Amino acid sequence: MKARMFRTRIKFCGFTRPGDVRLACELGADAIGFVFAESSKRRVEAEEARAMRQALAPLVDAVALFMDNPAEQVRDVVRQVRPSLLQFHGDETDAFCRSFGVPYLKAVAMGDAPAPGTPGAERGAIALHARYPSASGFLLDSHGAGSSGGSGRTFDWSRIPVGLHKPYLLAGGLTTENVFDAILATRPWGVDVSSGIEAEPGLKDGHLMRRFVEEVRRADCHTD
Ligand SMILES: O=C(O)c1ccccc1N[C@@H]1O[C@H](COP(=O)(O)O)[C@@H](O)[C@H]1O
Repeated sequence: MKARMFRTRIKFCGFTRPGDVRLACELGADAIGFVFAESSKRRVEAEEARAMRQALAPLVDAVALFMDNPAEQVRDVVRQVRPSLLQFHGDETDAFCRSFGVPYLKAVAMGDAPAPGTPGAERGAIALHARYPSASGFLLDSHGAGSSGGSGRTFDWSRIPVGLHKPYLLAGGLTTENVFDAILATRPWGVDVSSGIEAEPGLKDGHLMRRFVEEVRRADCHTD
């Protein structure tokens, strides 16, 4: 009969406009994501992200998202944007991810069932901890290994690895309609959303951001 003892953290991802960043902070986002993955419709240049970073309120994290970007690009973003967290969606190794001296989240592709022996197949808790010992946590997203995220699709939450002892963020197709149920079903450390708070790719909708935060808070206050 108890409500949760902590609040679910909220990461809003894929910003392209400083005004949206300012509003997201006012509404209660804990982290704001900037996408540097080559294939993304929300991709921004380091200079644009740097301007948006200046719109961040205190105590809100700036997260830089990559997918198999060259090390030189990651270094350039770290130098110009000063993110507090990195997020890697590709086949990056632990050594690569930690080499920038910034804490990182490793995204895990939960969208398909890869062949045994491929990197995506190693999704069990023990394998993930062994493969990414330096990760601050994991981000479980709906894309398949090798494909881009931010698709607005959910994945089968029953496939979340049992026994993860690092914090994890639930991502993939979360919306104002399903985030309440998603939190009660999976009890994540945090939730991450892009498409579900957008009018179109990269353009955030203030009403949807507000409703999303309200739904997360409603889940946190829910008693079983
Ligand atoms: O947002 C993108 O364009 C993107 C590109 C490449 C890898 C990851 C990407 N986004 C991440 O996916 C989650 C979930 O997105 P959605 O809510 O399903 O649209 C998003 O929050 C980013 O972390």
